[in-house]
Amino acid sequence: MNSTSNQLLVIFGASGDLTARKLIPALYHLYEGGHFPENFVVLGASRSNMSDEEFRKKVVYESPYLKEEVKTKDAAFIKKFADIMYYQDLGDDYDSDYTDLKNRIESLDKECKTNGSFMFYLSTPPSLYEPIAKNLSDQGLTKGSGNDKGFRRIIVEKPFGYSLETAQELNKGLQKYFKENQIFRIDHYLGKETVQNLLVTRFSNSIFEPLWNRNYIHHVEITNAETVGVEKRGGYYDKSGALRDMFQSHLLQIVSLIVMEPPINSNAEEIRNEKVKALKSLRIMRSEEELFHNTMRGQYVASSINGKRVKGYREEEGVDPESKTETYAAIKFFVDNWRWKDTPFYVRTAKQMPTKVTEVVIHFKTPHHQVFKDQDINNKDNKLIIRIQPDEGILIKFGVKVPGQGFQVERANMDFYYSSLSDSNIMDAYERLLLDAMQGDATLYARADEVEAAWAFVDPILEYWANGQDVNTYGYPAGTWGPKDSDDLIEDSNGWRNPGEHLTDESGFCII
Ligand SMILES: NC(=O)C1=CN([C@@H]2O[C@H](COP(=O)(O)OP(=O)(O)OC[C@H]3O[C@@H](n4cnc5c(N)ncnc54)[C@H](OP(=O)(O)O)[C@@H]3O)[C@@H](O)[C@H]2O)C=CC1
Ligand SMILES: O=C1O[C@H](COP(=O)(O)O)[C@@H](O)[C@H](O)[C@H]1O
Repeated sequence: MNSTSNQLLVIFGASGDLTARKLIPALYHLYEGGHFPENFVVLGASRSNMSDEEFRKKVVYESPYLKEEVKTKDAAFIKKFADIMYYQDLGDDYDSDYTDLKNRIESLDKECKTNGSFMFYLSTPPSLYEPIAKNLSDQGLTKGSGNDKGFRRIIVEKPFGYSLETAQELNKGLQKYFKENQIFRIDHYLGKETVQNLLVTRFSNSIFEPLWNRNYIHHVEITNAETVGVEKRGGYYDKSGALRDMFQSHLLQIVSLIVMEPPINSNAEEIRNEKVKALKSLRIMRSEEELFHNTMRGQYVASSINGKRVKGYREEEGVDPESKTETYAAIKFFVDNWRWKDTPFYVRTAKQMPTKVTEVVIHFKTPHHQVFKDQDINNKDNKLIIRIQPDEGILIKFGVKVPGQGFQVERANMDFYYSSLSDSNIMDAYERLLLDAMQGDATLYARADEVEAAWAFVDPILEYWANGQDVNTYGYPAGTWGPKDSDDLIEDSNGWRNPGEHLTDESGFCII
């Protein structure tokens, strides 16, 4: 296990939602699990005016996200955690003089013996990433000694860019002030235990890898479904949409782990080299015809679930009432390499679906000679289903004989649940990622070229959806499995695998 050296974590945007909802609870759980080094300090920084005590109150004592912990744990234990939190007001904007911040960092470093090791977490609007990096550099805060005593690292939140061009600009902007090995680009899906398990399932077993190619796999299907709508993030989401928000980042990361070749070893660079190669081998769709046949976007419309009216996307706060932004995106694509040639990949992501689920389904080819004639033709292929969330686990579907005369074949399940492991305490993604960054391990962070390769694939789809001819946005009632026509995209007689029930009786067909 890696060790965590003494350090000071500066969180920019410390008055915001992500800090309170994800970062501080993740830090609390690391503290509770005994993962902090001897000396560890958190310095929150943003424009809001707060004292250290007010910051502690906001993110610990009165935080709705640590309510249970504060209520049930020993008060001295909570105080010890809260006491590592400090706060620095940045003045009117993030572009002003950082001398006060620098002085505060240096005095805390001295007082708390954090060895000149600083990690900067940028939990602000993305437009501030580069200005903050520049200001840190102007104050001489970006160059440490490079080793455990005196490192400098920067973590940046998503979204990383809005297109290939903006992602490239952002990479260049950050790399002016930090070396690539100091930059940690968060993709919280990589922090999920079951996403990491894709690597272990593939590369620690000899039973899957020989079959993991075009000769045995018919197609690959990935679903990411959420039951929530855009909640309070309508303003951000309407400019982003499902393709930028989920597909470009989280889903293409999952794709890269399915597609990649075995790395030489489990070092960050070796794994990331293979992931980049995988992303670069996705066939970029360029013609309108390809884009028309292989992509589909949809938007949830008002419906009624259990007698309760659910808002349509265009009624959400911050959303343009005539918005065409997709809350559903489904893409079919191919991977141009030796392993995957002509094997279709189908990936979809959506909000306001009947159930929350993220899963990868590997559909194996049917046996080339049918010995048992009365095998149900719709259900004869083997499937490997990797459940990323919830009910994390792996399910294999295979044929067994129905007891009795003849050879009737039925599908049986071999089902593994993570929760059945004796030590099944799954770390939250932010917890895992923060701990890795604290230890300088970038394996689960996206590298510059990875992010750019993902944007290169997505850009033409975005361009087509924005300006192409005959591009429809299909409506689907909130609480259903997406536009009715979405099954036409997938060449499986059963359509998409919908692991749950439709919640409404409403039809999913309309063009909006
Ligand atoms: N919240 C979430 O669930 C997720 C968030 N993210 C990303 O994390 C980052 C932070 O998100 P989140 O905490 O939700 O955002 P918030 O708007 O809640 O917080 C951002 C913080 O940045 C500061 N800020 C500085 N300048 C501005 C500005 N011009 N406009 C708005 N805020 C400003 C604000 O603090 P002050 O005014 O005090 O300076 C605010 O507290 C974003 O990049 C977001 O995309 C990613 C995934 C999920
Ligand atoms: O990054 C994001 O992820 C969440 C979904 O995350 P999950 O861990 O709950 O699957 C999504 O709701 C949000 O729109 C997106 O920005």
